[in-house]
Amino acid sequence: SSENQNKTKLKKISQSTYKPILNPKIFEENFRNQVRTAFTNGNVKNGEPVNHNNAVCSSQPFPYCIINDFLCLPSNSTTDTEPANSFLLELKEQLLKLNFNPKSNDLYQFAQTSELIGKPGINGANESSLLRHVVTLLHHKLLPWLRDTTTIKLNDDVDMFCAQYKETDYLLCHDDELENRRIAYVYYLSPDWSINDGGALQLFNSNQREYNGSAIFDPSSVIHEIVPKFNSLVLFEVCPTSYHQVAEIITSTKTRLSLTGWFHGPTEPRPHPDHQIRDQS
Ligand SMILES: O=C(O)CCC(=O)C(=O)O
Ligand SMILES: [Fe+2]
Repeated sequence: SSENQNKTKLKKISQSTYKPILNPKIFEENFRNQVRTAFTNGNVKNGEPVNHNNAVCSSQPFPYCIINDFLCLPSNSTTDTEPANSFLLELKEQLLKLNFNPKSNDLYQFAQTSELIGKPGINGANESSLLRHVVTLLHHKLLPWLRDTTTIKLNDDVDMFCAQYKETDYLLCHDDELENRRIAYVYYLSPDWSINDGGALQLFNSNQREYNGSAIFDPSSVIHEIVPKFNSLVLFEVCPTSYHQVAEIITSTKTRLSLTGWFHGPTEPRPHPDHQIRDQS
């Protein structure tokens, strides 16, 4: 039966040879140094994005980094790593079976699951064996890499949502600032996404002003656009200037699918005079 075939396929994919790992390129010292500079010194080549081995990082307009081919299959040769496409396409199918809640108001319109980590039995990573593997990679490989590379203090809390954006969906400008969120991640799972499909992750410049004696920042204009490329991971520091948005989806034939969430750690209380905080429930 097709159900049996499905089971056989899943079993095969979940054997160790088929399980993807983080792209080994991110562990190269050169790349780590670029990311560290972008996240700590606040200036990489005067803010020009630095390209290194299929990854881009910059401190402008705020510290961020894009890792293309984020997951790949381990291979015998250290220079040649295959993309983990069959795993990722199967993961995508498992994610699409989760329960998505439509979310909409004047700031956004898209659909999202409930929190996927740490709530077994509700919706969670438990429902997808492949997602469980990805969550393990985030906890055991990416989190230590982030601690080491960015020097940002992070605790063990990672949360995750799966989001779907279809034609006309969008998420307007916001900064992600909520207590304890330190680094945002977005992992894209829509094959063949192009700039013409809409849905770019747009990063804003900001202007500083005084408010009750402290400096606060307002978004001004989009200065960088990130195409949500299949199997790419975007990381950025959540900070008073981390203004970003998801441009409206233009394509009627594709769904923009992503796994998104935050690495947590201690944050300073900050003034928030007129920012609306989006509820994540
Ligand atoms: O999907 C993206 O590119 C960004 C999503 C985002 O900013 C959020 O969910 O807070
Ligand atoms: Fe965001």
